[in-house]
Amino acid sequence: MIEVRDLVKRYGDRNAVDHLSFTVEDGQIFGFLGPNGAGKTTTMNIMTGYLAATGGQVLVEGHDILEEPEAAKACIGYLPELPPLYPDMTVEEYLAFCAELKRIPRQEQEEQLDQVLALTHLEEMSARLIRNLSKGYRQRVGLAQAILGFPKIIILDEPTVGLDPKQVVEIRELIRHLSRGHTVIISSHILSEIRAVCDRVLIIRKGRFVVCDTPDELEERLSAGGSLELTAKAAPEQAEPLLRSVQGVVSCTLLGQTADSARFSVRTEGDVREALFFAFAEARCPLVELRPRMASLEEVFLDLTDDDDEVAAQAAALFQRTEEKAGVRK
Ligand SMILES: Nc1ncnc2c1ncn2[C@@H]1O[C@H](COP(=O)(O)OP(=O)(O)OP(=O)(O)O)[C@@H](O)[C@H]1O
Repeated sequence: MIEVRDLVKRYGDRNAVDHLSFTVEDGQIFGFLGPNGAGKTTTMNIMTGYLAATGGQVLVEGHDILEEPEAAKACIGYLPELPPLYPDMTVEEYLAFCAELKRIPRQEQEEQLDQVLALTHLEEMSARLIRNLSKGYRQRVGLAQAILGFPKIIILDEPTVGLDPKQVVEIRELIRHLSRGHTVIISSHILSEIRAVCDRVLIIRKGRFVVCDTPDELEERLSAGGSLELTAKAAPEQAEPLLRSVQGVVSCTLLGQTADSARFSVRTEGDVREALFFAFAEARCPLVELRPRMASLEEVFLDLTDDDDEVAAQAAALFQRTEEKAGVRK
């Protein structure tokens, strides 16, 4: 288990991580999701003891990463965003070197190397120089060193960045396989990536906690907040202020337009269909289509992590209310 408590990392007057708290339970595949610059790498570097925090605490299996770094680090295998590979070593030489660094007992090293090479499907590449490997294979070497020693917790920072679709699928399968005996934490700025493999998702924005739940729960709770799709016989410039004037409309996005109509996706709080009907009728803009729709997790994520503080705050407030209504505990 990893517990992150009130973590802060400040660079100058800027908080890269801003009072972040969360817990990763044993056996989970835990997704750490946020747009570029949200603070994922910084948090992971602190969790793995590569970077000191400005404030807060990280407990790895009960060991404080600052006070008992050796005990804490022994529980973790880490694949950083840019794994420090040595291009002039062969795969096997590099992994043997990592096994030494990890102080794996000599008599266990050979067997572990074989196991790790098999798990990452690197057996045929073991005698190759790392410099001659493709990006996908290099990533596997990075993964192999993270797995060596079979630590309880494996942390992977953007493990599929730069890989082709086939390699992405292979790495995902490997992550699923690993999760059978380990806790896996993966960071990504791509929602579909996280959704495909994770049991639980933490969304962060500007270094702060936004939400944490299962992907299905996130989707369900958000869709309960209400979302509509509507088409009005009006120009977008006329329809948008009308939409925004209706109480309960949280946000709206233009989906498309023709010569005489505009189609919007509208996020709402509560049922606003009647109010919309009358607002558009009074303005003599016929509503030609109005239907509820489920918010996709992608939309939820984009709204919650929008660069505009107001949009993100509105989405978070809506989420909070939905959460209260559903009686969901954090
Ligand atoms: N050494 C540093 N000095 C100053 N600012 C930094 C440093 N490292 C990171 N930052 C800033 O801290 C914030 C968080 O960066 P971080 O790399 O943790 O984000 P991220 O979520 O991992 O983003 P990405 O997906 O792009 O890797 C960013 O605004 C970044 O510019």
